[in-house]
Amino acid sequence: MAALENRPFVKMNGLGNEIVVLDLRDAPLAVPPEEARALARPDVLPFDQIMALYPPTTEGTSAFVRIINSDGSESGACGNGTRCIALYEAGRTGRDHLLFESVAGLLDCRIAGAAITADMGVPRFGWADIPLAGPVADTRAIELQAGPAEAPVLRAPSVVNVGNPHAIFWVEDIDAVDLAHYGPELEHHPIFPARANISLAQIVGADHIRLKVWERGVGLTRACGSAACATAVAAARLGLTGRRVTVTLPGGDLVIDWRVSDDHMLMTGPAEFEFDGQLSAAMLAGAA
Ligand SMILES: N[C@H](CCC[C@H](N)C(=O)O)C(=O)O
Repeated sequence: MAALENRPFVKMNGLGNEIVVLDLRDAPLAVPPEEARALARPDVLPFDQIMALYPPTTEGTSAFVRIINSDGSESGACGNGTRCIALYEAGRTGRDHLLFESVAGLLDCRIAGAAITADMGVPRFGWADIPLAGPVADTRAIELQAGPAEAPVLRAPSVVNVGNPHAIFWVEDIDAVDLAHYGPELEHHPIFPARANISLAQIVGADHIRLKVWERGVGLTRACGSAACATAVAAARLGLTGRRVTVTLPGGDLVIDWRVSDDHMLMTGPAEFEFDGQLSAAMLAGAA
């Protein structure tokens, strides 16, 4: 019998980033990667991330969350999924201020009407924090390129870790580059020993960025909250924008505020319930 058989699930999304919430607090068990991959099949329960909730280990927090990509790998951060679990837990408890733990630290979430704000913590810029394969003095622009060697299409990305690794390539027009083409080789480039989420970013103005993301362990998604945070701080570090920006993704807008007082990244955007149900043997069958 599949480990997850008969477990209830809630399908949600954050700006079209497809999220499955598995509340495992009553009877915790690890999500087998092969069962995650089986569920993610297009005709079963396609998702970008599973947000699996476990019993809290710190007083005052609602749950310890583990984040699983559709390829079964684990991530330290998921901005859109964090807003989803905040809305889920608010629905259960009636509270509008929720705290979660994750491998990357504490996630403080506040709900104000349709706007959910998650404190995504402090970004890290050291080469070993990203991580990169070797020392790099300035992570605002690293030596990496894609496309023909003599005429690279993408070059000199900024890199940052916001609980997960991100590389951001600055381009004139995000629609003029085929991210699905370059995403896989960049995600798996040996310079990124833990792989990386790959973004194309277009500066629209000092307070506005357009963004497309090739997610590690997933592929192209409608939105990626952690990439929006990573891009906002990388743009501010380069002086391309201020510290508060609207990030427009294919699925919609997020507002990122890189707070001056403590360098925390506050991400504000919506989340949505879609439907719920129970995982069946058939959904988990053929797991490989
Ligand atoms: N969708 C997520 C990002 C998942 C990150 C994951 N693809 C990884 O780092 O492995 C977000 O909204 O932040």
